[in-house]
Amino acid sequence: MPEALTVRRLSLAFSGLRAVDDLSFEVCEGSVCGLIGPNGAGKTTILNCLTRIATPDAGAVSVFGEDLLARPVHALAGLGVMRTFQNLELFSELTALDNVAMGCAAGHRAGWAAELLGLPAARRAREIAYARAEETLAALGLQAVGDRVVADLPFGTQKSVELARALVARPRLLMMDEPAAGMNTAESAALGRAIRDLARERGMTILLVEHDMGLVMSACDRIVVVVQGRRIAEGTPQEIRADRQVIEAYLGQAAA
Ligand SMILES: Nc1ncnc2c1ncn2[C@@H]1O[C@H](COP(=O)(O)OP(=O)(O)OP(=O)(O)O)[C@@H](O)[C@H]1O
Repeated sequence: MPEALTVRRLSLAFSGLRAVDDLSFEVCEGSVCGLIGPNGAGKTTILNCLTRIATPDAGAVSVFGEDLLARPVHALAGLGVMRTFQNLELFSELTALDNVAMGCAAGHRAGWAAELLGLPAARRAREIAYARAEETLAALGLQAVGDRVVADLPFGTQKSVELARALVARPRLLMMDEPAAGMNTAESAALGRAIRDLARERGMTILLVEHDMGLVMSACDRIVVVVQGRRIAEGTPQEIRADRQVIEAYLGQAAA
């Protein structure tokens, strides 16, 4: 499979602290890649570099053959790149359906002027956005919560709504930052199945940052392990589970 994401010699320091240190890895199209490591290893900073929230000091990133760092932040959606956040970035006073519909690119296509004037094109775009939002919620088993205000939902369900909002834009590359945090075992297992299905059935490429090792080991095709911003191992879940350095640096404590 061709590479969906290629990271080459990426580095970023915060006042001397090397949060990302000469990091290279690649993710094949249609696969699920886990990015794991202890607290403070640099995982979120890596995602921030890959989504243009942070600017690396050095290195190159290409997404589907395009030089990502040469693109403005607002061009990421056009490249098919979406991200979910460790701390929820939902509008908590709006319903789940409203939040998901907002993630739909089709909803913005009519433009703000048409929206303000209530033109038919804007109404049509809105209808498409809401129909897709309903479909996406249903695909994640969330149809029952569409009309609920997000603030009233359990945290694990809010995380799934955030995933739905990313999926409604139909990304080709989805980066997820700790999607299972706050989920119970059943929710996390369902999330693992959903992630696998997205890759297998829709050909989506997924980069998964997660501490839930059950989810990582069951959902990922390959795993990259970072410690202090550096890659210490890369391989299949079986290889990573058996890697002495990974066990010493991370899995020992993750399993504890
Ligand atoms: N904006 C910032 N300014 C200064 N230091 C930062 C900043 N963001 C992150 N760091 C530091 O960079 C290092 C990597 O942090 P990061 O949040 O990327 O780790 P992480 O692997 O995502 O951790 P966790 O698993 O706890 O979420 C940490 O030492 C952190 O304190």
